[in-house]
Amino acid sequence: MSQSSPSLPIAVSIGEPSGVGADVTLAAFARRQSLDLPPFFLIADAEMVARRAERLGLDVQVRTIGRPEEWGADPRSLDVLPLVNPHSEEPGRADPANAAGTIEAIDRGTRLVLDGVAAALVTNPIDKKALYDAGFRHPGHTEYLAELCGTLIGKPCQPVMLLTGPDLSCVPVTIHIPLADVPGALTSELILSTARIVAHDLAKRFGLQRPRLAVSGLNPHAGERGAIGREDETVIRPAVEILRGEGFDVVGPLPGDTMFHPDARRRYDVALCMYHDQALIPAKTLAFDETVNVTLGLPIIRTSPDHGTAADLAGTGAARPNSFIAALRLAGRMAGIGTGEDASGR
Ligand SMILES: NC(=O)C1=CN([C@@H]2O[C@H](COP(=O)(O)OP(=O)(O)OC[C@H]3O[C@@H](n4cnc5c(N)ncnc54)[C@H](O)[C@@H]3O)[C@@H](O)[C@H]2O)C=CC1
Ligand SMILES: NCC(=O)COP(=O)(O)O
Repeated sequence: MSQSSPSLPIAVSIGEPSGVGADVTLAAFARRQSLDLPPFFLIADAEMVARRAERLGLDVQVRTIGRPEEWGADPRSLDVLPLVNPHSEEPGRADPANAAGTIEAIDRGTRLVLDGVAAALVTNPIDKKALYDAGFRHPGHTEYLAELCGTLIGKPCQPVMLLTGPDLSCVPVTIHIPLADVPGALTSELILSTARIVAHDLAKRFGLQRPRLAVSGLNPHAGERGAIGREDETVIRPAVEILRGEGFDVVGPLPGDTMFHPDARRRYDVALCMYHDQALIPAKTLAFDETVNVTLGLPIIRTSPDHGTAADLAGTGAARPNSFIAALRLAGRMAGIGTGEDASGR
Protein backbone atom coordinates (compact mmCIF):
# COMPACT_ATOMS: atom_id res chain seq x y z
CA MET A 1 0.00 0.00 0.00
CA SER A 2 1.41 3.38 -0.94
CA GLN A 3 2.44 5.35 2.12
CA SER A 4 3.56 8.36 0.08
CA SER A 5 0.36 10.25 0.66
CA PRO A 6 -1.39 10.99 3.95
CA SER A 7 -4.69 10.61 2.13
CA LEU A 8 -7.71 8.87 3.53
CA PRO A 9 -8.09 5.29 2.37
CA ILE A 10 -10.76 4.09 -0.02
CA ALA A 11 -13.43 1.79 1.40
CA VAL A 12 -14.08 -1.32 -0.70
CA SER A 13 -17.26 -3.35 -0.19
CA ILE A 14 -16.98 -7.10 -0.73
CA GLY A 15 -20.04 -7.54 -2.92
CA GLU A 16 -21.43 -11.02 -3.52
CA PRO A 17 -19.26 -13.46 -1.54
CA SER A 18 -19.72 -16.27 -4.05
CA GLY A 19 -18.47 -14.01 -6.83
CA VAL A 20 -15.05 -12.63 -7.73
CA GLY A 21 -15.07 -9.60 -5.44
CA ALA A 22 -12.62 -11.15 -2.99
CA ASP A 23 -10.50 -12.52 -5.86
CA VAL A 24 -9.99 -9.20 -7.62
CA THR A 25 -9.52 -7.30 -4.36
CA LEU A 26 -6.87 -9.75 -3.17
CA ALA A 27 -5.16 -9.74 -6.57
CA ALA A 28 -5.07 -5.94 -6.58
CA PHE A 29 -3.74 -5.86 -3.02
CA ALA A 30 -0.99 -8.31 -3.95
CA ARG A 31 0.14 -5.88 -6.68
CA ARG A 32 -0.48 -2.65 -4.76
CA GLN A 33 3.15 -1.61 -4.59
CA SER A 34 4.17 -2.28 -8.17
CA LEU A 35 0.98 -0.54 -9.36
CA ASP A 36 1.21 2.23 -6.75
CA LEU A 37 -2.47 1.85 -5.96
CA PRO A 38 -4.29 4.28 -3.72
CA PRO A 39 -4.68 3.01 -0.14
CA PHE A 40 -7.76 0.94 0.58
CA PHE A 41 -9.37 -1.32 3.13
CA LEU A 42 -12.03 -3.96 2.60
CA ILE A 43 -15.38 -4.29 4.34
CA ALA A 44 -16.03 -8.01 4.44
CA ASP A 45 -16.15 -11.20 6.44
CA ALA A 46 -12.45 -11.46 7.26
CA GLU A 47 -12.45 -15.25 7.57
CA MET A 48 -14.10 -15.64 4.18
CA VAL A 49 -11.48 -13.37 2.62
CA ALA A 50 -8.63 -15.27 4.28
CA ARG A 51 -10.05 -18.58 3.01
CA ARG A 52 -10.33 -17.19 -0.50
CA ALA A 53 -6.72 -16.00 -0.39
CA GLU A 54 -5.67 -19.49 0.64
CA ARG A 55 -7.76 -21.12 -2.09
CA LEU A 56 -6.20 -18.79 -4.66
CA GLY A 57 -2.71 -19.43 -3.34
CA LEU A 58 -2.16 -15.73 -2.76
CA ASP A 59 0.33 -14.77 -0.11
CA VAL A 60 -1.82 -12.03 1.42
CA GLN A 61 -2.21 -11.59 5.16
CA VAL A 62 -5.65 -10.48 6.25
CA ARG A 63 -5.76 -8.21 9.31
CA THR A 64 -9.03 -7.46 11.05
CA ILE A 65 -9.40 -3.85 12.12
CA GLY A 66 -11.88 -2.65 14.72
CA ARG A 67 -12.34 0.79 13.23
CA PRO A 68 -11.43 2.26 9.83
CA GLU A 69 -9.06 4.67 11.58
CA GLU A 70 -6.87 1.65 12.40
CA TRP A 71 -6.17 1.22 8.71
CA GLY A 72 -2.57 1.05 7.52
CA ALA A 73 -0.76 0.17 10.77
CA ASP A 74 0.77 -2.90 9.15
CA PRO A 75 1.47 -2.17 5.48
CA ARG A 76 1.98 -5.88 4.75
CA SER A 77 -1.64 -6.74 5.56
CA LEU A 78 -4.94 -6.28 3.80
CA ASP A 79 -7.05 -4.52 6.41
CA VAL A 80 -10.56 -5.86 6.70
CA LEU A 81 -13.32 -4.12 8.60
CA PRO A 82 -15.44 -7.12 9.60
CA LEU A 83 -19.14 -7.58 9.07
CA VAL A 84 -21.72 -8.10 11.80
CA ASN A 85 -23.64 -10.37 9.39
CA PRO A 86 -21.31 -13.22 8.41
CA HIS A 87 -20.68 -14.44 4.89
CA SER A 88 -20.39 -18.11 4.06
CA GLU A 89 -18.07 -18.89 1.18
CA GLU A 90 -19.13 -21.13 -1.65
CA PRO A 91 -17.60 -19.79 -4.85
CA GLY A 92 -20.04 -19.79 -7.72
CA ARG A 93 -23.15 -20.43 -5.66
CA ALA A 94 -25.05 -17.32 -4.62
CA ASP A 95 -27.09 -17.68 -1.44
CA PRO A 96 -29.70 -15.11 -0.34
CA ALA A 97 -28.62 -15.92 3.23
CA ASN A 98 -25.53 -13.79 2.56
CA ALA A 99 -27.57 -10.76 1.51
CA ALA A 100 -27.53 -9.04 4.91
CA GLY A 101 -23.72 -9.01 4.97
CA THR A 102 -23.52 -7.83 1.37
CA ILE A 103 -25.84 -4.90 2.04
CA GLU A 104 -24.13 -4.16 5.35
CA ALA A 105 -20.81 -3.71 3.55
CA ILE A 106 -22.33 -1.20 1.12
CA ASP A 107 -24.10 0.66 3.94
CA ARG A 108 -21.01 0.92 6.09
CA GLY A 109 -18.81 2.02 3.23
CA THR A 110 -21.29 4.74 2.28
CA ARG A 111 -21.52 6.02 5.83
CA LEU A 112 -17.74 6.03 6.24
CA VAL A 113 -17.35 8.20 3.15
CA LEU A 114 -20.12 10.55 4.24
CA ASP A 115 -18.52 10.75 7.71
CA GLY A 116 -15.19 11.73 6.16
CA VAL A 117 -13.41 8.58 7.36
CA ALA A 118 -12.91 7.14 3.87
CA ALA A 119 -12.20 9.02 0.66
CA ALA A 120 -14.44 7.05 -1.68
CA LEU A 121 -16.39 3.83 -2.01
CA VAL A 122 -15.44 1.12 -4.50
CA THR A 123 -18.08 -1.57 -4.66
CA ASN A 124 -17.52 -5.13 -5.76
CA PRO A 125 -20.33 -6.68 -7.82
CA ILE A 126 -23.49 -7.96 -6.20
CA ASP A 127 -25.68 -10.81 -7.39
CA LYS A 128 -28.81 -8.80 -7.88
CA LYS A 129 -31.21 -11.74 -7.97
CA ALA A 130 -29.81 -13.18 -4.72
CA LEU A 131 -30.44 -9.83 -3.06
CA TYR A 132 -33.93 -9.55 -4.56
CA ASP A 133 -34.70 -13.03 -3.23
CA ALA A 134 -33.73 -11.80 0.21
CA GLY A 135 -36.11 -8.84 -0.07
CA PHE A 136 -33.78 -6.13 -1.41
CA ARG A 137 -36.05 -3.81 -3.37
CA HIS A 138 -33.52 -1.77 -5.33
CA PRO A 139 -32.43 -2.71 -8.86
CA GLY A 140 -28.73 -2.28 -8.07
CA HIS A 141 -26.09 -0.29 -6.19
CA THR A 142 -26.79 2.78 -8.30
CA GLU A 143 -30.37 3.21 -7.18
CA TYR A 144 -29.73 1.94 -3.65
CA LEU A 145 -26.86 4.35 -3.02
CA ALA A 146 -29.03 7.24 -4.18
CA GLU A 147 -31.76 6.33 -1.73
CA LEU A 148 -29.32 5.68 1.10
CA CYS A 149 -27.39 8.90 0.54
CA GLY A 150 -30.63 10.85 0.13
CA THR A 151 -31.85 9.55 3.50
CA LEU A 152 -28.53 10.19 5.22
CA ILE A 153 -28.10 13.76 3.95
CA GLY A 154 -31.81 14.61 3.98
CA LYS A 155 -31.90 15.58 0.32
CA PRO A 156 -33.06 13.44 -2.61
CA CYS A 157 -30.39 12.32 -5.09
CA GLN A 158 -30.88 11.35 -8.72
CA PRO A 159 -28.27 8.71 -9.52
CA VAL A 160 -26.64 8.73 -12.92
CA MET A 161 -24.70 5.69 -14.14
CA LEU A 162 -21.54 6.58 -16.04
CA LEU A 163 -19.44 3.90 -17.72
CA THR A 164 -16.04 5.35 -18.50
CA GLY A 165 -13.17 3.72 -20.36
CA PRO A 166 -10.16 4.87 -22.35
CA ASP A 167 -12.12 5.51 -25.54
CA LEU A 168 -15.73 5.90 -24.48
CA SER A 169 -17.75 7.41 -21.66
CA CYS A 170 -21.48 6.81 -21.74
CA VAL A 171 -24.56 7.12 -19.58
CA PRO A 172 -27.78 5.12 -19.79
CA VAL A 173 -30.59 7.62 -19.10
CA THR A 174 -32.94 4.83 -18.05
CA ILE A 175 -31.04 2.25 -16.03
CA HIS A 176 -32.19 -1.11 -14.69
CA ILE A 177 -35.65 -1.40 -16.15
CA PRO A 178 -37.16 -3.88 -18.60
CA LEU A 179 -36.74 -2.85 -22.22
CA ALA A 180 -40.52 -2.85 -22.62
CA ASP A 181 -40.76 -0.11 -19.98
CA VAL A 182 -38.17 2.20 -21.56
CA PRO A 183 -40.45 4.24 -23.86
CA GLY A 184 -42.79 4.99 -20.97
CA ALA A 185 -39.99 5.91 -18.59
CA LEU A 186 -38.14 8.13 -21.04
CA THR A 187 -39.17 11.76 -20.62
CA SER A 188 -37.62 15.04 -21.69
CA GLU A 189 -37.34 15.92 -17.98
CA LEU A 190 -35.31 12.77 -17.28
CA ILE A 191 -32.95 13.53 -20.16
CA LEU A 192 -32.58 17.12 -18.95
CA SER A 193 -31.89 16.23 -15.31
CA THR A 194 -29.45 13.50 -16.35
CA ALA A 195 -27.53 15.82 -18.68
CA ARG A 196 -27.35 18.53 -16.02
CA ILE A 197 -25.93 16.06 -13.46
CA VAL A 198 -23.42 14.75 -16.00
CA ALA A 199 -22.19 18.26 -16.81
CA HIS A 200 -22.08 19.30 -13.15
CA ASP A 201 -20.25 16.20 -11.93
CA LEU A 202 -17.79 16.06 -14.83
CA ALA A 203 -16.76 19.59 -13.95
CA LYS A 204 -16.67 18.92 -10.19
CA ARG A 205 -15.20 15.43 -10.10
CA PHE A 206 -13.23 15.22 -13.36
CA GLY A 207 -12.29 18.86 -14.01
CA LEU A 208 -13.97 18.72 -17.41
CA GLN A 209 -15.76 22.01 -17.96
CA ARG A 210 -18.54 22.10 -20.54
CA PRO A 211 -18.31 18.50 -21.76
CA ARG A 212 -19.43 17.74 -25.29
CA LEU A 213 -22.59 15.63 -24.99
CA ALA A 214 -24.01 13.37 -27.69
CA VAL A 215 -27.59 12.24 -27.12
CA SER A 216 -28.71 9.04 -28.81
CA GLY A 217 -32.06 8.36 -30.37
CA LEU A 218 -34.30 5.59 -29.14
CA ASN A 219 -35.52 4.06 -32.37
CA PRO A 220 -33.67 2.77 -35.43
CA HIS A 221 -32.10 5.70 -37.34
CA ALA A 222 -33.23 7.98 -34.51
CA GLY A 223 -36.79 7.42 -35.72
CA GLU A 224 -36.18 8.30 -39.39
CA ARG A 225 -37.77 11.73 -38.86
CA GLY A 226 -40.78 10.24 -37.10
CA ALA A 227 -41.42 7.39 -39.52
CA ILE A 228 -39.98 4.63 -37.26
CA GLY A 229 -41.13 5.67 -33.82
CA ARG A 230 -42.05 9.06 -32.40
CA GLU A 231 -39.98 9.44 -29.19
CA ASP A 232 -36.92 10.80 -30.99
CA GLU A 233 -38.93 13.83 -32.15
CA THR A 234 -41.39 14.23 -29.28
CA VAL A 235 -39.17 13.50 -26.27
CA ILE A 236 -35.47 13.52 -27.16
CA ARG A 237 -35.13 16.38 -29.65
CA PRO A 238 -37.04 18.88 -27.43
CA ALA A 239 -34.71 17.99 -24.54
CA VAL A 240 -31.65 18.53 -26.71
CA GLU A 241 -32.98 21.91 -27.82
CA ILE A 242 -33.62 23.00 -24.24
CA LEU A 243 -30.11 21.93 -23.25
CA ARG A 244 -28.64 23.86 -26.15
CA GLY A 245 -30.64 26.90 -25.05
CA GLU A 246 -29.08 26.50 -21.59
CA GLY A 247 -25.61 26.68 -23.12
CA PHE A 248 -24.75 22.98 -23.24
CA ASP A 249 -22.49 21.69 -26.00
CA VAL A 250 -24.87 18.98 -27.15
CA VAL A 251 -25.91 17.17 -30.32
CA GLY A 252 -28.68 14.70 -30.98
CA PRO A 253 -30.72 12.68 -31.26
CA LEU A 254 -28.07 10.61 -33.06
CA PRO A 255 -28.78 7.15 -34.49
CA GLY A 256 -27.54 4.67 -31.91
CA ASP A 257 -25.91 2.40 -34.46
CA THR A 258 -23.54 5.00 -35.87
CA MET A 259 -22.49 7.01 -32.83
CA PHE A 260 -19.84 4.63 -31.49
CA HIS A 261 -17.42 4.19 -34.38
CA PRO A 262 -14.01 5.83 -33.83
CA ASP A 263 -14.61 9.04 -35.78
CA ALA A 264 -18.00 9.54 -34.14
CA ARG A 265 -16.53 9.02 -30.66
CA ARG A 266 -13.93 11.71 -31.20
CA ARG A 267 -16.71 14.30 -31.49
CA TYR A 268 -18.06 13.99 -27.93
CA ASP A 269 -16.94 13.43 -24.35
CA VAL A 270 -20.01 11.58 -23.10
CA ALA A 271 -22.77 9.72 -24.90
CA LEU A 272 -26.19 9.92 -23.28
CA CYS A 273 -27.96 6.72 -24.26
CA MET A 274 -31.60 5.94 -23.81
CA TYR A 275 -31.39 2.51 -22.20
CA HIS A 276 -28.96 0.21 -20.38
CA ASP A 277 -27.66 -1.95 -23.22
CA GLN A 278 -27.42 0.92 -25.70
CA ALA A 279 -24.69 2.32 -23.43
CA LEU A 280 -23.19 -0.78 -21.85
CA ILE A 281 -22.76 -2.91 -24.96
CA PRO A 282 -20.33 -0.47 -26.63
CA ALA A 283 -18.61 0.32 -23.31
CA LYS A 284 -17.93 -3.31 -22.42
CA THR A 285 -17.16 -4.34 -25.98
CA LEU A 286 -14.55 -1.64 -26.45
CA ALA A 287 -12.79 -2.07 -23.10
CA PHE A 288 -14.21 -4.73 -20.77
CA ASP A 289 -11.05 -4.79 -18.66
CA GLU A 290 -10.59 -1.05 -18.32
CA THR A 291 -14.05 0.40 -18.08
CA VAL A 292 -15.28 1.68 -14.73
CA ASN A 293 -18.81 2.21 -13.51
CA VAL A 294 -19.17 5.52 -11.66
CA THR A 295 -22.31 6.81 -9.97
CA LEU A 296 -22.79 10.52 -10.51
CA GLY A 297 -25.35 12.60 -8.64
CA LEU A 298 -24.27 11.34 -5.20
CA PRO A 299 -22.64 13.25 -2.35
CA ILE A 300 -19.96 10.53 -2.29
CA ILE A 301 -17.49 9.19 -4.83
CA ARG A 302 -18.51 5.67 -5.85
CA THR A 303 -16.85 3.57 -8.51
CA SER A 304 -17.06 -0.09 -9.40
CA PRO A 305 -15.58 -2.51 -11.90
CA ASP A 306 -17.77 -2.79 -14.98
CA HIS A 307 -18.15 -6.55 -14.70
CA GLY A 308 -20.52 -8.61 -12.61
CA THR A 309 -19.97 -11.40 -10.10
CA ALA A 310 -18.39 -13.76 -12.69
CA ALA A 311 -19.58 -16.72 -10.63
CA ASP A 312 -17.94 -19.11 -13.10
CA LEU A 313 -14.50 -17.73 -12.19
CA ALA A 314 -14.80 -17.22 -8.43
CA GLY A 315 -12.06 -18.98 -6.53
CA THR A 316 -10.30 -20.16 -9.70
CA GLY A 317 -7.70 -17.40 -10.06
CA ALA A 318 -8.89 -16.67 -13.62
CA ALA A 319 -10.70 -13.41 -12.84
CA ARG A 320 -8.74 -10.47 -14.16
CA PRO A 321 -8.49 -7.66 -11.58
CA ASN A 322 -7.98 -4.95 -14.23
CA SER A 323 -11.38 -3.30 -14.06
CA PHE A 324 -11.31 -3.36 -10.25
CA ILE A 325 -7.86 -1.77 -10.35
CA ALA A 326 -9.15 0.85 -12.79
CA ALA A 327 -12.05 1.53 -10.41
CA LEU A 328 -9.65 2.00 -7.48
CA ARG A 329 -7.41 4.29 -9.49
CA LEU A 330 -10.29 6.36 -10.77
CA ALA A 331 -11.79 6.69 -7.27
CA GLY A 332 -8.36 7.80 -6.07
CA ARG A 333 -8.03 10.40 -8.81
CA MET A 334 -11.56 11.69 -8.21
CA ALA A 335 -10.76 12.00 -4.51
CA GLY A 336 -7.47 13.74 -5.23
CA ILE A 337 -5.33 10.92 -3.86
CA GLY A 338 -1.89 11.02 -5.46
CA THR A 339 -0.79 7.85 -7.24
CA GLY A 340 1.88 7.09 -9.78
CA GLU A 341 -0.79 7.14 -12.46
CA ASP A 342 -1.08 9.71 -15.18
CA ALA A 343 -3.53 12.11 -13.59
CA SER A 344 -4.95 13.32 -16.87
CA GLY A 345 -7.77 10.92 -16.19
CA ARG A 346 -10.54 10.18 -18.59
N1 LIG B 1 -21.93 -3.55 -10.15
C1 LIG B 1 -22.54 -4.71 -9.95
O1 LIG B 1 -22.87 -5.05 -8.83
C2 LIG B 1 -22.84 -5.59 -11.11
C3 LIG B 1 -23.44 -6.80 -10.86
N2 LIG B 1 -23.74 -7.63 -11.88
C4 LIG B 1 -24.35 -8.93 -11.53
O2 LIG B 1 -23.42 -9.96 -11.80
C5 LIG B 1 -24.14 -11.16 -12.05
C6 LIG B 1 -23.56 -11.85 -13.27
O3 LIG B 1 -23.76 -11.01 -14.40
P1 LIG B 1 -23.26 -11.34 -15.87
O4 LIG B 1 -24.18 -10.66 -16.79
O5 LIG B 1 -23.07 -12.82 -16.00
O6 LIG B 1 -21.89 -10.60 -16.05
P2 LIG B 1 -20.42 -10.92 -15.55
O7 LIG B 1 -19.64 -9.68 -15.81
O8 LIG B 1 -20.43 -11.43 -14.14
O9 LIG B 1 -19.89 -12.09 -16.47
C7 LIG B 1 -19.92 -12.03 -17.89
C8 LIG B 1 -18.75 -12.83 -18.49
O10 LIG B 1 -17.55 -12.11 -18.29
C9 LIG B 1 -16.61 -12.86 -17.55
N3 LIG B 1 -15.96 -11.99 -16.58
C10 LIG B 1 -16.56 -11.12 -15.74
N4 LIG B 1 -15.66 -10.53 -14.97
C11 LIG B 1 -14.46 -11.00 -15.33
C12 LIG B 1 -13.12 -10.75 -14.89
N5 LIG B 1 -12.84 -9.90 -13.89
N6 LIG B 1 -12.11 -11.42 -15.48
C13 LIG B 1 -12.35 -12.30 -16.48
N7 LIG B 1 -13.60 -12.57 -16.96
C14 LIG B 1 -14.64 -11.91 -16.37
C15 LIG B 1 -17.43 -13.93 -16.83
O11 LIG B 1 -16.64 -15.07 -16.54
C16 LIG B 1 -18.54 -14.20 -17.83
O12 LIG B 1 -18.11 -15.09 -18.81
C17 LIG B 1 -25.61 -10.77 -12.17
O13 LIG B 1 -26.25 -11.12 -10.98
C18 LIG B 1 -25.58 -9.27 -12.31
O14 LIG B 1 -26.68 -8.64 -11.77
C19 LIG B 1 -23.46 -7.33 -13.19
C20 LIG B 1 -22.85 -6.13 -13.48
C21 LIG B 1 -22.50 -5.18 -12.46
N1 LIG C 1 -24.62 -3.55 -15.78
C1 LIG C 1 -24.23 -2.54 -14.87
C2 LIG C 1 -24.75 -2.82 -13.56
O1 LIG C 1 -25.55 -3.70 -13.39
C3 LIG C 1 -24.26 -1.98 -12.47
O2 LIG C 1 -25.12 -2.10 -11.42
P1 LIG C 1 -24.94 -1.33 -10.05
O3 LIG C 1 -23.61 -0.69 -10.06
O4 LIG C 1 -26.05 -0.36 -10.01
O5 LIG C 1 -25.09 -2.40 -9.04
